[in-house]
Amino acid sequence: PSLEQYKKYQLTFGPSPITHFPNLSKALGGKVNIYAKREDVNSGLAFGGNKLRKLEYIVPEILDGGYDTLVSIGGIQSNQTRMVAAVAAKLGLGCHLVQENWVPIPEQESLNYDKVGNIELSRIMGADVRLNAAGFDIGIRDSWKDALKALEAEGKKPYPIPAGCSEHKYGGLGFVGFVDEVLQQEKELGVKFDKIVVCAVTGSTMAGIVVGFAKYGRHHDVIGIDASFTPAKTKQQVLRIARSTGSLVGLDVELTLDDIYLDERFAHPCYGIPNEGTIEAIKLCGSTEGCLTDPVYEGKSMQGLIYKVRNDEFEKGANVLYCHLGGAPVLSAYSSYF
Ligand SMILES: Cc1ncc(COP(=O)(O)O)c(CNC2(C(=O)O)CC2)c1O
Repeated sequence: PSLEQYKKYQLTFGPSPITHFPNLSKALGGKVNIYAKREDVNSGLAFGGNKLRKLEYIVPEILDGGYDTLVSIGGIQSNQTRMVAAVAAKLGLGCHLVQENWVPIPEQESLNYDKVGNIELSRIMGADVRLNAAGFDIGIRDSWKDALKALEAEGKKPYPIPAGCSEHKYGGLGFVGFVDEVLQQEKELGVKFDKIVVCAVTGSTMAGIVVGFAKYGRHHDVIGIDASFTPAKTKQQVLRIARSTGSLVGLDVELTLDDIYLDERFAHPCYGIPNEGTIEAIKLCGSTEGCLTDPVYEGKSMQGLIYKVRNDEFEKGANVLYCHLGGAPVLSAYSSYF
């Protein structure tokens, strides 16, 4: 089996660009060369992001199966649900979003947090947005299962898309293809990336990247930065998805937990709340490269990248590829931090 045998529905512009970050590299002492693969600008659908790349391998089953309503789940400011809303709009399907209380909303954000950013965009795109009091967990949720049952009771044919698309059987395929693009772009750029830095929460982004690089024996160069603050669960989920994705594409490498490197140092104080280093990282990347990252996900992986460079955790002169997975639309829900 190989990736090519799976049907794909184009939601992105095609290969996402890799941009060089010379100013950020210089600001960090010129010790490494930082590049970024830009899933944050990978599509014209609602500001893009990593979930669209995953959904490209999920949409064919939705269309072939005659489903009429997409059902997904996330926190109040989820990027996942925003991208599912955009895909539903584009495909002319209904959309029912369960948005749970995954983040302890800061007092100074409480008036705005469920009105701006991603949830505002989902409402504009016509999704039926349902707030739910349940707290954070990357696993399968009762609220989501109840929504599916209710829609079936109404005679709808709902299609379930789990958090981050990650527990979906095809959830890892998109990022196997991501690696094929990187290998092609290495040839075009004349650069070989020594390390790849990627944020992980529900895990299928990192899982797909590990599988893609494992085909070339380079999976130990993949560094996950945990943003879930439940790293043991995320690490297990990355491994489980990597193994199942590997079997879908005929990977002949037996992956173990030792093959999943997940850095737990930057997720504090909890999922969805930035720490001081996160805010500094967002400002440094923004002010040196005009590139925006967010306090929930990419700001923490950018923080991890910056910390590792400053502490000489990369070889001198290394080419480091930062995976920018999107997320900037959430910034308006965190204005008090800036
Ligand atoms: C911008 C951004 N960057 C990284 C990630 C982490 O990706 P994984 O969930 O595949 O590990 C998300 C996910 N977001 C979730 C969401 O509900 O938006 C699935 C958690 C993300 O949105």
